This record gives sequence, structure tokens and C-alpha cells, in this order.
Amino acid sequence: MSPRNAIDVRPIAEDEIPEWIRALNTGFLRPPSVKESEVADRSTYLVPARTLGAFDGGRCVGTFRSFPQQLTAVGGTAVAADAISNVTVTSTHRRRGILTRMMAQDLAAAKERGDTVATLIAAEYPIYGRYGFGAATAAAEWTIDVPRAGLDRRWAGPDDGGRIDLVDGDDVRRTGPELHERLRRTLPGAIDRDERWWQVRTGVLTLDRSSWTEPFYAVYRDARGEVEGLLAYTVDDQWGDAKQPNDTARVKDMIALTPAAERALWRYVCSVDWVTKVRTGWRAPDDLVPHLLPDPRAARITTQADWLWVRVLDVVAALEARTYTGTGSLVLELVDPAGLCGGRYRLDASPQGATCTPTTESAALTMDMGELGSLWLGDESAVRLAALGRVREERAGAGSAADALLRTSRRPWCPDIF
Ligand SMILES: CC(=O)SCCNC(=O)CCNC(=O)[C@H](O)C(C)(C)COP(=O)(O)OP(=O)(O)OC[C@H]1O[C@@H](n2cnc3c(N)ncnc32)[C@H](O)[C@@H]1OP(=O)(O)O
Repeated sequence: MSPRNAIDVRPIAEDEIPEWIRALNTGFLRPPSVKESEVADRSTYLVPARTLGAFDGGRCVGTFRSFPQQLTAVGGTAVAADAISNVTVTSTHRRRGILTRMMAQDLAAAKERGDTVATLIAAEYPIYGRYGFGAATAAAEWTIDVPRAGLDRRWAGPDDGGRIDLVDGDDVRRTGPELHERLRRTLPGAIDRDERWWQVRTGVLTLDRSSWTEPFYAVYRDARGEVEGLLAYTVDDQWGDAKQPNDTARVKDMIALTPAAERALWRYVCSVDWVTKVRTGWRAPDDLVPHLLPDPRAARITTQADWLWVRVLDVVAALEARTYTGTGSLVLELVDPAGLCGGRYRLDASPQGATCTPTTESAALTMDMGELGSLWLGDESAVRLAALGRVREERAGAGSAADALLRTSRRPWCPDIF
């Protein structure tokens, strides 16, 4: 085994992309050999300066990449995020501090660039808290037992003057990006999608590493004819022994700009003949879907888990970027062993705006950066974190006061994985 300091952690050169992909495949337990098509595809979007490799001699044993992302804060302002992905350390080299070194390099560069936060989707819960990340949004998937739901099976379209139309991939590439942009600007926790996202999801770009089945696409048009919702779903065609259809529809993507669009699209997918189960895909944890069914118990939670993790890199920018429905002040003592942005800050917030400034006043709450990451998008409760011993109330009632300022009426949600 090579000594720790013999491992070189650095941005890769362009000609090291194939070796980096081999290490990435190894870390994600995929067949390690690298196809030329994968090198060609990844070369279109990897930013070598933000693609780190850990090298033991000539062999890559650690991978890590980041890219620029827009993350919507509470109130709709997008902040610059350092999005982290493709994190692996080869099993022969694990638990020797390689991830810690790659993370430190990347976060320092993000701080230097002026990014407000860093984001990631964690493969396993225990990995990232130590680096100042906190679970900031959650996701839930429901499986709907359609016959039990109590919907009128004769239903044949929205009853609000709108309509549902099936469209193809070309239409989706034309209308989807703008629709998603409109959603993203109003949805705390949402991130931007680039053109490649739409190409992969509509089969224009097929990847060797993942299979693709062409979905059905449906759009909802409101009474004025405006497209206000988009649904992509696949169906596996299964029949029971008694010659009864038993198909499962799987929702791959749903963008609904209005509750009417949401209602119409869920009702539509639950009304497709032969479909007896609908898997909703990962949705917001407070999604309306169960309560759009006459019997909400027909929607059973299949998955419920943390989703987007956030690491605040600039406390002032993060707290000033979001909006607040309440009025009040809060002094936070933030503990950041990485030395990126710890300290004491005073937040003065009201519906008219917020200011955040370093202060020497005594703090109401003390917490690590990860806890701020969990509170910032409004999903977590300071009272709950105090009960768990993860936030310390320096004054009685400080947790409730923080909740009154920071929590939101609807939960944040990140519809995408990266
Ligand atoms: C955003 C994404 O890409 S998510 C994908 C993450 N990647 C994977 O899950 C692929 C499989 N796993 C791996 O490749 C590696 O185990 C990694 C990348 C998760 C960790 O890499 P390592 O180099 O082993 O981490 P490192 O040695 O820096 O560990 C730092 C600390 O985190 C802990 N840690 C690391 N991974 C885990 C884990 N999966 N579960 C619990 N603790 C962990 C280590 O024990 C260590 O703790 P210590 O400081 O108290 O000793």
C-alpha cells in the first residue's frame, strides 16, 4: 500500500479522461472498461479544471467533479451553486482520507469563485455531514393502487376547460425547457437543466451506461390553450393469469405549473386503460398526489428519503438571497471546522427583505454548517434539531423563533438527480 502522501490529488489533464472514467466505473461498481463513445460523450461536458482525480502512480483511484449550477432559494432567486457529482474512491484505497482531500480542494475553489452554496445528492447518508453538508430537501415516491383509488374510471379528460394531448420527443424538446424554467423560478430547491438533460431524456442522446425506453409524453393545456404541464411515463405491459391487465405506469418526469395541471396529469395517468399501478417517481414529500385521490390510502409511500444536500459557503449571500414571510432578528453562531465561513451572524428579516451581517452580539442558536444547510431552504425545524442535540438553544424559545422566520408553508423540492 502506498503511503498517504504518495497519492496525488489534482485536476485531471484532458488525456486522462479515459483513465478517470475507468476509475469512476470501478467506484460505482460498473464494468470498468471504457468505451470510446463514453469518452466522447463525457468530454463534451467535463470541465477538466473542476474534475479531480486521485492518482497512485499512473493509476486513478479517486474521482470527483463539480460544475456550475443554479439553485432556487426560498422566494425564487437563484444562487450560484457548486454542484458535486461522480465521487468515488477505489475500494483498494478507501478510508485513507482521499475523499476528504478532494472535497477540501473543491470547496476551497468554490469559495474562492464566490459560489453561495455547494450541492450534491448523497449516495449514502453518513458520508457528507462531516464536510458541512446538511440534507436540505427530501423526496417521496408513492405507488398508487389504481382500482382502490376511487377515481371515476369513465373520466376522459380535464373538466376545467383544459385538455390533455400526447406529444413526441421533438415537442418536448421545444416546450419542456421553457416550462421547466418557469417551474424552477418558483420552486425552492429546484436546479437548472441544460440542453443535454433534454437530449438524454428524449433519447436523442443514448448513453451506454444506462438503458432508455421511449416514454409517452402528455401535456396539459389550460382553457386558453397554454401548456401548463408535462408528463413523461413508461408502462410495463403485464397481464395476470386470469387474462386481466396488470400494468404499472412509471412517471419519469412531471412538471406542473398550476394545481389544475397537477390534478389533470395525475388523473390522466391513473385513467389509462390496463394501468392498475402508478409509480409516481420521486416527488416533493408534500406532493398533492395522495389527496387528489378519493381514497388517499390507495397511494402507499414506497420511498421516502433525504435528497438534495446543501453546504453553505457564503452565509451572508445565502441568508440575504431568500425571502421571509415573518419579521424578526436572529443571531447564529456557526461552527465550521473547515474554516470556510464560520462565525457569528445577525439576520434581520422581514417580507420587505433581509440583511445579514457578522456580529459580536450573543448568539441565540449555535450550530454546525450542516444544520444551516438543512434549515436554509425551509424544510427542517430548528426546534426538531435542538431536540436531537444538533442545534443548541442559547436562549429559551430561540428554536421556535428561528422556525417562524425560516420555515416555509410548502416544502422545498429538487426534481432532479445529478
Ligand atoms: C455526490 C456523489 O457522487 S455520491 C457517491 C459517493 N460514492 C460512493 O458511494 C461510491 C462508493 N464509495 C466510495 O467510493 C468511497 O467509500 C467514498 C467516496 C464514499 C469515501 O471515500 P474515502 O476516501 O474512503 O473517504 P475518506 O477516507 O476521506 O473518509 C473520511 C471519513 O468519512 C467516513 N466515511 C467515508 N465514507 C463513508 C461511508 N460510506 N459511510 C460512513 N462513513 C464514511 C470515513 O470513515 C472517514 O471517517 P473518519 O474521518 O472518522 O475516519
